[in-house]
Amino acid sequence: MSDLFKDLKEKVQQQNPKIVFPEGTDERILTAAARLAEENVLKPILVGNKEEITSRAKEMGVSLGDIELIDPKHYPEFDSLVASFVERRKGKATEEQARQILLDENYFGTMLVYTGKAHGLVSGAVHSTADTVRPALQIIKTKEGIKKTSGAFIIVKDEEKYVFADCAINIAPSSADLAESALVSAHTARVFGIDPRVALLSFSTKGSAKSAETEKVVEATELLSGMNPDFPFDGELQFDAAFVSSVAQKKAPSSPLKGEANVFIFPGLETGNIGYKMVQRLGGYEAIGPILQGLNMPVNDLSRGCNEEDVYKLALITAMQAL
Ligand SMILES: CC(C)(COP(=O)(O)OP(=O)(O)OC[C@H]1O[C@@H](n2cnc3c(N)ncnc32)[C@H](O)[C@@H]1OP(=O)(O)O)[C@@H](O)C(=O)NCCC(=O)NCCS
Ligand SMILES: CC(=O)OP(=O)(O)O
Repeated sequence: MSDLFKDLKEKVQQQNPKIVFPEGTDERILTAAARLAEENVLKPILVGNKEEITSRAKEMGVSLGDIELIDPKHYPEFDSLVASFVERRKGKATEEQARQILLDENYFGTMLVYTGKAHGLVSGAVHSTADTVRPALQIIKTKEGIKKTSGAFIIVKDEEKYVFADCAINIAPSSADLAESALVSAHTARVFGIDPRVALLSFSTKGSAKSAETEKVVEATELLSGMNPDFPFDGELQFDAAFVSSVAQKKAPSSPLKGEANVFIFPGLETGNIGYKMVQRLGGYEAIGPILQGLNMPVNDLSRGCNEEDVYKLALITAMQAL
């Protein structure tokens, strides 16, 4: 395990927060949760049918120890969760609708976080991103001053670390969305010990092509500049001009990044999602996330292609966000 996750583990262990896993019967979730509990790193809560969870764990030879299991159908405080949900949705759901909605494990788990019964949530090993994050967008919502949440990945190989965003949420971000995402991603980078150098990516470097797409990134860079960020940034840049010094010298000689960017803001979800998966699957980097940036409480998504180690590490990150 890299120093990043060793440090995270030490920090989290001291507080032992409660993290809810709505996909309690999934093999990868069960194994990671059992490991986190056994190592006393955090207290997992597994959501689902208790018999199904225990028999699945038995089949896999996983010991659940004293891990808390909650079945929404038999949760003694279900009525109180329903009332809180109706209140939070302010006229957007009736009590009858809320009773139905909260049987969905992601809505249920998110309400456990919202009502303080858990400190964070990790889901998405089975569910699509849309189904995983929608409850958080509706219930947890973004922090004051942040308009849109975005999904960042921590890209790691040995001691090399980068932040990629948005790879998960906003399908066609505006220039304002990109500027906000750049600012928030720089903050995320600092949390993970990265001194941010932020590149707003495009298929064009400094006007080498001109189109509505490139203009959007130019505008985003100007908007970011107007926010007076306290880190170096530049755009619009192709990935090589942002990452390879010799290419930066040719394509963007006056770029403050000098080809040494470590936070990469993608111009849209197509590039962001495809890009991170290529780096992960072709480049052999670990991609942990998507970490939902800018929410009031930690709720994080997984890729359905995740493995047990990804679940373990995203849970550590979630627990750290809850401290
Ligand atoms: C994120 C996503 C699910 C939201 O879509 P949606 O549910 O149709 O969103 P809606 O426009 O109906 O909004 C639902 C709620 O979420 C909020 N919301 C939507 N996008 C948001 C964002 N980026 N940040 C914060 N809140 C957001 C809305 O304000 C709304 O809140 P309200 O109900 O309290 O008014 C959608 O943009 C999506 O599918 N994104 C791509 C996900 C994906 O497949 N990624 C690739 C794999 S990682
Ligand atoms: C993050 C992501 O791409 O999720 P999935 O692979 O589940 O669509």
